[in-house]
Amino acid sequence: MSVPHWPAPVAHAPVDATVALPGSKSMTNRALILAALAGEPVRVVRPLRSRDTELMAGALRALGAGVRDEGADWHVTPPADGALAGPARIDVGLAGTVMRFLPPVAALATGAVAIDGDPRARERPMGPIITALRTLGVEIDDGGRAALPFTVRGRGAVDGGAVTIDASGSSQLVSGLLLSAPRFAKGLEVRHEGPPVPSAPHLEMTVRMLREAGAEVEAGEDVWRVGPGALRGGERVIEPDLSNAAQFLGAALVTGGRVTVPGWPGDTAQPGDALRGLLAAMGAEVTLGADGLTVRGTGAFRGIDADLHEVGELTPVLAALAALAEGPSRLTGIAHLRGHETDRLAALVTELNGLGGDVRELPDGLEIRPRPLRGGVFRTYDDHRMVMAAAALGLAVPGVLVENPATVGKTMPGFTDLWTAMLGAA
Ligand SMILES: O=C(O)C1=C[C@@H](OP(=O)(O)O)[C@@H](O)[C@H](O)C1
Ligand SMILES: C=C(OP(=O)(O)O)C(=O)O
Repeated sequence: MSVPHWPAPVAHAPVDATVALPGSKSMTNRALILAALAGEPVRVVRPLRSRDTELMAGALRALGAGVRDEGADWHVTPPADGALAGPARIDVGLAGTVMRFLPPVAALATGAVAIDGDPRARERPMGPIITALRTLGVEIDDGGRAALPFTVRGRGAVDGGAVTIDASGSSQLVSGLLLSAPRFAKGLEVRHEGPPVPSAPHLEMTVRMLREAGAEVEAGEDVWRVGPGALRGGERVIEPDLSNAAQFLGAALVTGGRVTVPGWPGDTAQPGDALRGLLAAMGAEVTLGADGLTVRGTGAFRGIDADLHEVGELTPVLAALAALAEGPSRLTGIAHLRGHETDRLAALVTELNGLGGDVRELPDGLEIRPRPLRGGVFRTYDDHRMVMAAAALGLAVPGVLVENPATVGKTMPGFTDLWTAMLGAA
């Protein structure tokens, strides 16, 4: 059955809104893994409820952890004596966090754990984590593909030790190994060798959340060490998803209005925090105060030259904003986005140019020259952030029809309602 396109609403006046955002995908899925591996129950406070996090909860339940609703929170009970067990079939959907964080957990379980996902999941980089787990003595049947689908045949324990991997394709390859490492008998040293690892804040998030759960972690230049030891229970409070704030805050810039996101943390490892500097560079007035982060349009709307290597997931929305700005932009350091939910560089070039834009793909990014855009269908390639990017464009371009808007449910099922409510407040 074909789903109708979503006509992205035009802003007929400057937005003036306060938008409370759901929890961070990256923090929720880390908290769930660390809780399932802990020695005591954990309450995950204000988790994100979305496709990616429900898939993670389902995967951990399939291995014997209890994950149950307690109001808006999740109460996680690790299996008795930490004894995770298959056999199980795990669906990772298109979630990078599930496909990279779950296999090391499966290695700690007993029995065959078959892991697969959406067709595109089979194309996302997985080889380095499969090789690393094998180096640590874990048996994996991947039919020689070095990709999904594969089966992990865990023995209930992993010795641990040292591995070297090339994580230039995704920081999640390192995070996945580190998150399970406290349960490895000897802990783990992970060393990266290769072109630079992207998404440094996400690695910092992994280190911080491991420490918060009681793990001993040392982080150096391209080397991380996690000591063996029990992870503790208690409460893990999830921050609002700051990357998912991009299009809402961007709306203030596009319309010359004001948007406040309450609960913006003063000290965070989320890459979305970089929006403060990036939107200011594009001309917004940005203030962080007790009521949250407020972005105001000032009338200036400049293009930017930005290296987004550390904050790649902000690219689709920033590219949409750049297409509406007064001057050209260069977004670089993001070659690895070709391995995301879709090839994001190709998708952005195709869809922005399809509306009359002038976007050129660079070896490691995008060059965007603003031009008057026209309405038309904006394809989203099963990529939640393409829906968010299209919504930002639609503020200023009448007739943007967003294909398969439900795909935004990967990280934000309530997106179109929140978006409409923000505009309704204008
Ligand atoms: O660890 C995480 O939670 C994430 C790391 C990043 O992945 P890459 O390093 O593959 O870009 C980011 O893009 C993704 O949305 C979430
Ligand atoms: C790259 C992203 O997701 P994933 O966790 O699937 O890698 C993203 O959310 O932009």
